[in-house]
Amino acid sequence: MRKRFILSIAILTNSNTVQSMSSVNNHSSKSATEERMNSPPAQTGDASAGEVDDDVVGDSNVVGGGAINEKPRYYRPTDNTTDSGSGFGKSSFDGWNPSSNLAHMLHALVGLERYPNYLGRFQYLSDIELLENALESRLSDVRRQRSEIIQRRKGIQQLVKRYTLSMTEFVGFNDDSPCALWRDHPILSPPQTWIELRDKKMLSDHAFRVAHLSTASMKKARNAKGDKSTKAGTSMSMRHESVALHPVRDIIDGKVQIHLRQSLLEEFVCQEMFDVYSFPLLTAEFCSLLRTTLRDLSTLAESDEFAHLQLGRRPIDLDTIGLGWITDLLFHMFIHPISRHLFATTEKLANHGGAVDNTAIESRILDWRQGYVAGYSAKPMERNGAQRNFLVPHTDDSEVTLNCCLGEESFVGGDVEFHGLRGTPEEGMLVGTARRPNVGTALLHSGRHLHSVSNVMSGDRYALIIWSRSWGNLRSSTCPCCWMNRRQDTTCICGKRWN
Ligand SMILES: O=C(O)CCC(=O)C(=O)O
Ligand SMILES: [Fe+2]
Repeated sequence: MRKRFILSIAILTNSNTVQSMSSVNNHSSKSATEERMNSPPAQTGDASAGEVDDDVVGDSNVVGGGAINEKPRYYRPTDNTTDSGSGFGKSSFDGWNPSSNLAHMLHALVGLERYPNYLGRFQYLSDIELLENALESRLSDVRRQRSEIIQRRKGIQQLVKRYTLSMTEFVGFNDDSPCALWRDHPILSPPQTWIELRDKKMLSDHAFRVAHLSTASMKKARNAKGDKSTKAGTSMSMRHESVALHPVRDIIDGKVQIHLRQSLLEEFVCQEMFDVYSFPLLTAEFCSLLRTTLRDLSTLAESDEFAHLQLGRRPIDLDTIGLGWITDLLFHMFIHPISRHLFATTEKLANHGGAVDNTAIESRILDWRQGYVAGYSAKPMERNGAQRNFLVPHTDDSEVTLNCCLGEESFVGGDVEFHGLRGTPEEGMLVGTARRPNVGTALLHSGRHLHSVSNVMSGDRYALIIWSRSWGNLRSSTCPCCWMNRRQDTTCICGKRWN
């Protein structure tokens, strides 16, 4: 039975008591009452686990070997006998080596920020030179990646242009900007209005209704008031009302914020297990179109002209192929407004350490997004657009991740397994499994909830993944280490008291 949940309860759950397996298909999740017994997540001040890069995992014939970002990764709790760091005492007389030791580099950056004559304390000029070399090497990484990205994006745009021109259903375009690539496509062009969005049959009926009703009701309220709002009464209500007056294009562009109605959300979102929610987001037709398009692009990318781009050999980034509007729409319409409620406490997506207050609601808590499609197959080397057959346990570089099943209909395996939130006692333990959801159903979870994808045994599996971050809030007052371990104290070196 599908389980509804009460938003105010959902944000107070704790993984301590949710150890059972859960399935998206049969919705055998814990009841709201069981969840209510739980206390807030553990606050942690102590890192007890980490990701290390030195173990090659999986089949090395597969791009990435099951690893994320083509980088082998293996999650294991730290044990005292293993040196998971690198370089301490390796090259410098006094043990200082910022090139190979990330902690040294971070100390140096903080030192330079905090002390006027930080380097004056160093005994050896050669140690300062080591720092210079380390920083220069990072800078050259940045420059190299930047110019590679420029080249790659240009190449991919050429490829997409070739693809769209080859299609008969819609005519071409005149300018070269990424979003113009799909301008005349009946479905993959960005919608301007609610009617266009509805006619594309992109969102599930339920998702469209939740978003549209939320905004339409605001418009109605505005008309009923005869538009007599005074300046003093602004903030919340004015902002609410203004949303409905704007076309979908303004929402995609982030010019207005959507505030989903809580009563509609409670029917829409289902809690699958601790910290993992699901809702019917996209239609099967849209998923199929996206899948087929990406596979066609990957096939074209195998031709000699485009092979160097390796498109489809890595998860395909929607911005790069000119479909970033899909990411924007889902981010502004669903991820941001839903996350404000669900992750206010566990992910510190509210100000003042947890409570959802009005200030937090009004501020843009998540302000960055990246959307891509990951492809899996039992035989990834033989399938265009499939990169792997499984994915190792990892956390995402995101506050909140959306994972929407794009199908196909018939793959076997490929469950998403959750292994606990970082910084809680459950970290590293299997806390639940989201079995193959319906095509178009999205999971929403904390990026720092360890997760993996089990082996795809047969068929092809595609997932639309959107990572979202909070640069303006969470990440501006938390160092990467506190962030990674979800320490929710105010004494982090990047916190306000130090600035
Ligand atoms: O394919 C999936 O379901 C998960 C992918 C994922 O976790 C990731 O790309 O970070
Ligand atoms: Fe992930």
